[in-house]
Amino acid sequence: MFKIPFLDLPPLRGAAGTVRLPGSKSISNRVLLLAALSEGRTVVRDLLASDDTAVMLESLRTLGCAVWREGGDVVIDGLGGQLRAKEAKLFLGNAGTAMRPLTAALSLLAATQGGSFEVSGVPRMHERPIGDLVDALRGLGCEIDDLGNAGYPPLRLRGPSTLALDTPVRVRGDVSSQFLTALLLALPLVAERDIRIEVIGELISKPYIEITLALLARFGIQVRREGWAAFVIPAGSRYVSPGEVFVEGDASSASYFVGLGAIAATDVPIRIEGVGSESLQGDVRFIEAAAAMGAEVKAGPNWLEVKRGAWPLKGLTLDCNHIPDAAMTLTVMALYADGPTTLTNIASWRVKETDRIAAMATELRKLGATVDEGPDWIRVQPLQRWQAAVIHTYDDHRVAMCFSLAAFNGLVTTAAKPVRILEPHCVAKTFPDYFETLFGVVSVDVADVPVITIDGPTASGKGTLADETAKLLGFNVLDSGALYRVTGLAARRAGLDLDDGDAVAAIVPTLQLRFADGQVFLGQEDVSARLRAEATGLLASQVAVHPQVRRALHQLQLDFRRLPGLVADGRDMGTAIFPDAALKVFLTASAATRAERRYKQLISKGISANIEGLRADLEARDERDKNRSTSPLEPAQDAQLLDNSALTIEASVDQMLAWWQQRRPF
Ligand SMILES: Nc1ncnc2c1ncn2[C@@H]1O[C@H](COP(=O)(O)OP(=O)(O)O)[C@@H](O)[C@H]1O
Ligand SMILES: Nc1ccn([C@H]2C[C@H](O)[C@@H](COP(=O)(O)OP(=O)(O)O)O2)c(=O)n1
Repeated sequence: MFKIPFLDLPPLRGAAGTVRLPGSKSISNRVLLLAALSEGRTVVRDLLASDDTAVMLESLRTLGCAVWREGGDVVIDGLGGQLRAKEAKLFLGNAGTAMRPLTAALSLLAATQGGSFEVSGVPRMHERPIGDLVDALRGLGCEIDDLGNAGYPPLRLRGPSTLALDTPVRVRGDVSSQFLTALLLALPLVAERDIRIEVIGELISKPYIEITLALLARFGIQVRREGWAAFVIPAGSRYVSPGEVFVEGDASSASYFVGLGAIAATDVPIRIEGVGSESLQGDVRFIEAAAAMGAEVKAGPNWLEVKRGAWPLKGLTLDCNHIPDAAMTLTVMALYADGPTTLTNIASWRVKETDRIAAMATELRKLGATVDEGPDWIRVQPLQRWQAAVIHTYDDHRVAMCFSLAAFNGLVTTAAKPVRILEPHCVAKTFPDYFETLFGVVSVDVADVPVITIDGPTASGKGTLADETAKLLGFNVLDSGALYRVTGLAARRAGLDLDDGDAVAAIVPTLQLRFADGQVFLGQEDVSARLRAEATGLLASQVAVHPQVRRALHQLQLDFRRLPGLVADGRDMGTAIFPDAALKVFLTASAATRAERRYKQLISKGISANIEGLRADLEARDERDKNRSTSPLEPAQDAQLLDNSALTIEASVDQMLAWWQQRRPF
């Protein structure tokens, strides 16, 4: 996951390949609750690992449910409808799929078994209405206290109290279908007689109710229904664990890759594994909308393949009641269409993680788009004159994921623009590795992938500055010195004459190098510590003088230029390897300062050192690096000079980021 303040997406040019979707959020949280209410053990496979499932799991533990992991599975020993904890405070983040059903289940359990439970969330959760559900539960006889604004969390659910189950439970269906889902999931707890639920108003998001009914059936509860107007939970209903449940891939998450295929898979399709024609989730019908916009879609039982069909895409007008979450993706696809796209019946967008109609309209306009909106609709015009934009994401995973598709603007304009996504970690709600997955199936012009170079003498702080800068930008790191160090080490081990450039260069293609989690492996051996030794630095400096060796390592270094960007440190990053780098920094510090830093660094690692010896070594190394004929150590003409002798690491990083920001079009 990119846990950084912003992620810059360079212009993306194409897409192909296979993605495996994380589990569905809606199914995951329903299954967890049903497993917890059931008798017996349930093994949940392919559960979504995300913020919203984490709060549900934590709540179930707090309520006394035994929950543990076995490999990739989550195992739950259900409560069998019996409360083990009678008092608890549950923090549910921004997870509507946890807040609504837990409110219903705990209200009923408190009423029948006694207890007091507080449910709360993040500030936005306290702005998301729950009054219709609370009213329905109070109508049944549940005791619910508003702890904040009436009709919104936080709430206290307490009991015992007497339930009146002989009259139908009435709930509004036109604000959120989650209220009905919550009642359907919870009322079997108290179904000593038939319980009838009547829906007031037009039920929205009906496919989510289908998921609820299908999962209830998996857990032994056969709800009888009268169309979408009334549902009856039969007397004597009991949750029974099915033993094992597989969670489907998230169909709403599929929409970004369906959109991706429609926009950018011109040759090989994007294959999406985890959802397909047999999916329970209504959002799988997003493929019909995408096809109407021109996508070529093939579907198997649990896979989809999507390619570009019509181009530009075709604008459309669509009632999106059946695909409320996935439909957001259409608003960004609409930018690539031949005419306006109008989405209607989307009032529920206004009470989601954020007011999604307002959010999408505001952010689309930042790209230059013309957007109109009403209480329950949005209209987006195709975009010709794209602007580089900073996209605010409102702590809403879907906003972040949708706008990644704006990075393909180079397919419709000559001057392609990057897109900045603020707080990209908000995708953790449903798809923590969304951007990594996206980067795995898109293509770029390598020249569009931004590079920052940091060159300078030994112990000036290049590695430290490169790592810190890369961490803040989410970029990859190239420690080019490590390549020379490995080469020097391998040449020495092979008994080569280090002055024989041809012989040393010849071993480069045979090196089995692997970089993983900041470690360097040569074959099976972790050589990281060995590489950092001063003696290896001297070997590196010796082999680095040979043009043959430098040529042999050239492509290896270029290969590090991958999405979303690269920070490269060394001696010739800005002059020879990445001459087109957007920011080049030449980092220096006085010899005395550098010797002292290296000394402290070695001592702190328990390696004995002598400061005069270190200074002599580093000055010798500086001499050789500066005076060699190929790619000597020198600042690139367009490099920023930074002498950090008197600067802290933080101050140096701040200076880097300030220079970087000056070079960005935002
Ligand atoms: N600006 C700075 N101020 C103080 N110490 C620094 C600074 N930059 C780096 N250091 C320290 O100096 C040592 C050498 O830095 P390093 O990044 O390994 O240098 P290089 O990669 O240039 O050889 C490290 O222990 C690091 O923490
Ligand atoms: N791009 C590079 C990187 C390193 N080298 C050579 C020259 C250096 O003395 C050695 C070791 O580099 P490295 O960056 O690991 O060394 P320091 O951390 O600065 O001590 O490799 C080079 O010639 N070109």
